[in-house]
Amino acid sequence: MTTLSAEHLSLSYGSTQILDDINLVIPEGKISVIIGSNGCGKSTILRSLARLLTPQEGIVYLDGKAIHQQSSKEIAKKLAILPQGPEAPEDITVKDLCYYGRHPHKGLLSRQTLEDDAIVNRALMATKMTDFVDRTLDELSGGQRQRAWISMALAQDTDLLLLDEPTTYLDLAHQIEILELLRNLNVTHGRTIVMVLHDLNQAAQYADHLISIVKGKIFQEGPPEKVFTKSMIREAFGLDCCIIENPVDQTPLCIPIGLSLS
Ligand SMILES: Nc1ncnc2c1ncn2[C@@H]1O[C@H](COP(=O)(O)OP(=O)(O)OP(=O)(O)O)[C@@H](O)[C@H]1O
Repeated sequence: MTTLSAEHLSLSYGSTQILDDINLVIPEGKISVIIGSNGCGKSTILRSLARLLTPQEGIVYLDGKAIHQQSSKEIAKKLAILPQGPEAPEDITVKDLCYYGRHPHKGLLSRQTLEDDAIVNRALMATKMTDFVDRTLDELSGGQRQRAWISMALAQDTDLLLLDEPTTYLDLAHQIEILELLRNLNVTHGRTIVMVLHDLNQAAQYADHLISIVKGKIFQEGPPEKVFTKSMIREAFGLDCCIIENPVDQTPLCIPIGLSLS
């Protein structure tokens, strides 16, 4: 199991403070979901946890060791991240993109092994992308492209999976499919998952640990039953709502009433 935590992360762009003393311990083997309003710093936290960004202050620890003291390859064997709007050459095929996920596990001159093939196939099957392996990214719909990127992250075969809005571009059925896939990876394979989600009810349904961000600070964190409250949603989103029990799985369900006036 790979551990991930952050101590006293602060990050500013110019004079604008984006992260303000973030302290986090990601629960091992659980699904953590980061929620908060647009621009509150969710992606910045996720990118900092994966060392795609270096905060001016504070330290991220991956497996107990400062992440900035680890090589990119060392990090990529333990942690995969799907950032928002990932980029790759448009003419790369789905299959090549997926094999790219195997790179951290390979030596400079080593070839693809049967194990690589099996892991890539498993990733493509999990995301239902097997029919698209020879298509290039620019020949895919937004949702298919998103699933291709998720396949690549899965092919990296890491204990930790960080995903920034993985359900973007997906219709509701495909959103549920991806969330169920991630839950399955978590439950069956013990993967630790940290994701940013905009759909609050999906966040409450899929999170073991919910992290609510307000203006670059952790406002509240804990199990959804504790954190997912009217007052948290008013504070974090400026939204008045009712919270009822989801009749399907008894998780808290937010029914928006309107923008909060206070
Ligand atoms: N490179 C940059 N230079 C200056 N400001 C930036 C830069 N990147 C992000 N920001 C600002 O930092 C703040 C936090 O951005 P971030 O992407 O972390 O927010 P977010 O909570 O993920 O938002 P969203 O829900 O809209 O995706 C925003 O105000 C954004 O404009």
